[in-house]
Amino acid sequence: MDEPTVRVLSGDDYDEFFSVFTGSFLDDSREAIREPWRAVFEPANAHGVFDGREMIGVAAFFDSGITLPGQVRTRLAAVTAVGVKPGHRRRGVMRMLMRAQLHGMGESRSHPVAALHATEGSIYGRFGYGLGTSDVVLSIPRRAPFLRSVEVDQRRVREVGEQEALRFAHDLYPAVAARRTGWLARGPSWHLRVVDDRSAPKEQGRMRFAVHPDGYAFYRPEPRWADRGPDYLLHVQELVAATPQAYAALWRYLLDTDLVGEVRWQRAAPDEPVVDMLADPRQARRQLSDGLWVRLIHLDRALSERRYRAPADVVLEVGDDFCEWNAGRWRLAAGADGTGGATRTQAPPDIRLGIGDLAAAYLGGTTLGQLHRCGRVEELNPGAVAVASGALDTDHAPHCQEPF
Ligand SMILES: CC(=O)SCCNC(=O)CCNC(=O)[C@H](O)C(C)(C)COP(=O)(O)OP(=O)(O)OC[C@H]1O[C@@H](n2cnc3c(N)ncnc32)[C@H](O)[C@@H]1OP(=O)(O)O
Repeated sequence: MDEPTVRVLSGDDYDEFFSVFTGSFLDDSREAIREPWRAVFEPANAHGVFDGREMIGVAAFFDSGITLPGQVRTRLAAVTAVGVKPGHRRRGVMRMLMRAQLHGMGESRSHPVAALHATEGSIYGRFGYGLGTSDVVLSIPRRAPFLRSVEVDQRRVREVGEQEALRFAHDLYPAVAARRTGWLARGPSWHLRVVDDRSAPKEQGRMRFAVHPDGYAFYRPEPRWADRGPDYLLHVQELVAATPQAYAALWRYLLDTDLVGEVRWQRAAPDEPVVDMLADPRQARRQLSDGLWVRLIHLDRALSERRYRAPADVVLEVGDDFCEWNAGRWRLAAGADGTGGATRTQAPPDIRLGIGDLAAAYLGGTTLGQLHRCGRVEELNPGAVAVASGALDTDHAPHCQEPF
């Protein structure tokens, strides 16, 4: 066999790209999204690896934005559709794709940051990704009461059709997303990822759209019957609220829906406020899992784009084998006004860490202190980790509820 080759794709490659992608996931239901995705395919952001003329591996990203600590936004490469045909695996095809993709972004300086949702937690660390946010599978039983002190906006929650819901979400989402670290900017294809039913699990009904004047919830019911009566599972897909009172109203609406036994949100935030609204917080079951994996493409650019919670002046010695332009010593300096960034230095290092560890701390979801305690981050100057950790910390858990 000749050595495989890698190249950027063109529009004509779409069908083969899609077949390799869905084939690698062993998920035939995705065939249903072949046509809608054709219109939003960005070939210039997709790579394929070829064995002769046969496409054997793919990786893509779409151009997006993400809210960073300090309520600022940066450009994000939202990486998706990474797959290698069964039969061609463990021969370095994905490594070729990751190199082409990350080095392409590095050379063009197009995106300071990339992020993805991983199928398996052990894949992406070797490419310099760090676990930047966590998701929680949150389950709350029907009618679970709130504390009396919780203010619920009494204006009505209405069920509306998809088109009205999409228009409403389109108007409301940006202002809320701008305040929430980890939330994505939305381009024209967002509804395909968030509300398209075509590849939803068969046991779930179609998407429903509940709208309040200051928020909305998209959900799917799963009919279930138990000995004592209805015990439906209500799956939340997305919940967005501009005020705490609207948030409470939407949760009350979901929890009080007739026939429902349990409301479950597969991708809730680790610090979801509804848990603290409950009269008995033990009623909420929470299972933690990994959320966004984050990659700093150019660490100096990425670090200058976010804001900092406390002043800092520390020298980091960063290891990065995969995007070697990031490797070396950087002075991370942040001022009392929250601005900051990293510049090259020859000064002795205070902290030694890998690029993936810095990426994990970038959105504030993982602290450098945590990574120090487990032995991944080395403190060369006593107290330096606490200073850097305090600067990178955020006041709410970063989170991304959007699938991509
Ligand atoms: C954002 C997303 O789309 S996430 C989706 C990822 N895709 C999938 O899970 C679909 C099913 N799986 C696949 O298509 C393939 O197995 C892939 C894409 C995960 C890996 O492709 P391969 O070509 O086999 O990977 P490749 O041979 O380049 O391996 C690169 C490294 O990753 C490691 N690796 C590859 N797959 C896995 C895995 N599933 N779990 C753990 N490590 C893995 C390899 O051991 C290798 O490690 P090394 O460099 O330290 O020796």
